[in-house]
Amino acid sequence: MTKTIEIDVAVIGAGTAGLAAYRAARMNGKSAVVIEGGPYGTTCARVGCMPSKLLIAAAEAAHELRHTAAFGVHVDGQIRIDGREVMDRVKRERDRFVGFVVRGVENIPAEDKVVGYARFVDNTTLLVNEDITIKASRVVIATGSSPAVPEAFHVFGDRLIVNDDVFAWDDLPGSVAVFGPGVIGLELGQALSRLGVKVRLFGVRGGVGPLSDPAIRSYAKKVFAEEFHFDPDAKIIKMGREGDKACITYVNLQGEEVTEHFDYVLSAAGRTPNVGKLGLENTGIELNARGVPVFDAETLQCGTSPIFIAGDANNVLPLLHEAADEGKTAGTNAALYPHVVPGLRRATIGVVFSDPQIAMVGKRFIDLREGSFVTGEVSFEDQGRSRVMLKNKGLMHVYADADTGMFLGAEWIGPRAENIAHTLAWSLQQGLTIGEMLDMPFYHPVIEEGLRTALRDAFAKLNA
Ligand SMILES: Cc1cc2nc3c(=O)[nH]c(=O)nc-3n(C[C@H](O)[C@H](O)[C@H](O)COP(=O)(O)OP(=O)(O)OC[C@H]3O[C@@H](n4cnc5c(N)ncnc54)[C@H](O)[C@@H]3O)c2cc1C
Ligand SMILES: NC(=O)c1ccc[n+]([C@@H]2O[C@H](COP(=O)([O-])OP(=O)(O)OC[C@H]3O[C@@H](n4cnc5c(N)ncnc54)[C@H](O)[C@@H]3O)[C@@H](O)[C@H]2O)c1
Repeated sequence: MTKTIEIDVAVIGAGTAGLAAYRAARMNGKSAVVIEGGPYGTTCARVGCMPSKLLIAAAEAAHELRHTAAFGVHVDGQIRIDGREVMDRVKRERDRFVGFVVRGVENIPAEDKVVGYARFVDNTTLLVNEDITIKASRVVIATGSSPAVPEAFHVFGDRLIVNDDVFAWDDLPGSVAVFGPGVIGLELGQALSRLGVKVRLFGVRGGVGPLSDPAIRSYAKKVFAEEFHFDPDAKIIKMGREGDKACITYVNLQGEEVTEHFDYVLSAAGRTPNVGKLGLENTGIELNARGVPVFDAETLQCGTSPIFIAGDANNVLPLLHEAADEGKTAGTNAALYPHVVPGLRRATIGVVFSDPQIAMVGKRFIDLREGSFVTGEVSFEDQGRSRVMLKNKGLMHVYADADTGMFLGAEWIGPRAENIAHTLAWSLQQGLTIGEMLDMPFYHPVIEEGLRTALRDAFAKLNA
């Protein structure tokens, strides 16, 4: 039997963006439903931000234990990593975080929740699971993204996995080949290696995380390659399956051809927005070359239509806090439609939870026009506090507008980058110049004194 629901706002996807959109629509006095096809709990809590950071925390504990001798502190006896206990904590704590989200969903009235996969019949009509028709005067697309798995990797059969599968493990495997030295590959690859898993990390075209500054990228490549097999420009000769193992022949960093067997191959080669099966061809909205709706970055409206798109689905800034902000903007504008307003856009910030951490704030090097900016630099190798703590690996570039002295952005790898990134993002959002940033306090001895060195270098170049 088919059912029809008439509603002001329909939100597709109960992830971070979708839940924020639903709440914003309700707050603005509209009736709304949120449609979810998969499990409740959000990508971030179930298979993203939180379980990955839990795995990294275990890896950091193991790494710290192995590196105490330089301080004269010796761990006598064996360091034993119990893979089952590691995964048990990852999953237990992950389930706790998921539980918070699920409880939030339980508080949404039953009549506002629709279970099933939605697709467009036209701009304002959705069909869910072929048996529920939703007539909504406005729609928010908040369908998230999924791992993009290159076709060639399917030769590995059931040895091929994505991030979701890692967080379902009961025990750590013996070996994993990771394809993709982006954010996910770096975080998970390094963590698994530190937990005693044999890891080989292969990339294409030399990319390292999100870095676009060639000097920082090559420093980062050197640092990671010192720790485990890390080749962002790998030469893979053969990929296949032998028995229950994946088999890969590649050229190692010494130029030798080697063949190795792996328990798993983790594809971390990027993510694709979940828009392909939405029936967008039935709407009047314009799509870009990748099939993603063309939308206004400030209002999240698709053209002049009553359709809005938020979070990973729009493929611009696939990060948790951006999904939450965008969801709120999209839900608010769906409620206000046709009188849409710009939503909050914060200074851009990105952090990779590798060790050393990688961070990006504001404009990326690749987005800057040659001759229009100066670069301030600091190496963390001789930076006081970093050396004290033996965390003295890192290189930072800060960019400043050559005419106005305004801080534009930064890319770096180094200790406690997650904290420094916030200082820089807040400075950027306040529109500070390099001189104004140098007028701020720097305690002694802290890692931020390294940032001050980079800012002073930029200041000197601005005034040369
Ligand atoms: C391993 C990993 C680590 C990460 N770490 C971080 C981090 O440390 N920090 C950070 O900021 N970000 C991190 N991210 C990114 C972050 O998780 C995402 O940016 C964020 O979760 C996106 O939220 P969303 O609401 O857009 O999508 P989601 O939370 O994925 O929600 C989309 C929902 O839509 C549903 N859906 C899809 N299609 C339909 C349909 N047709 N009908 C009904 N429902 C549908 C899906 O089932 C899903 O529940 C990480 C991501 C991964 C994968
Ligand atoms: N700490 C965080 O905030 C965090 C953590 C994880 C994920 N995320 C989000 O998730 C998004 C997706 O992460 P991701 O790591 O999947 O994507 P990504 O775009 O960061 O990295 C993909 C990498 O795979 C490489 N690649 C592509 N095809 C390949 C192939 N055939 N063989 C080998 N390498 C190949 C690319 O060159 C790139 O280096 C990120 O952009 C980020 O926004 C954020």
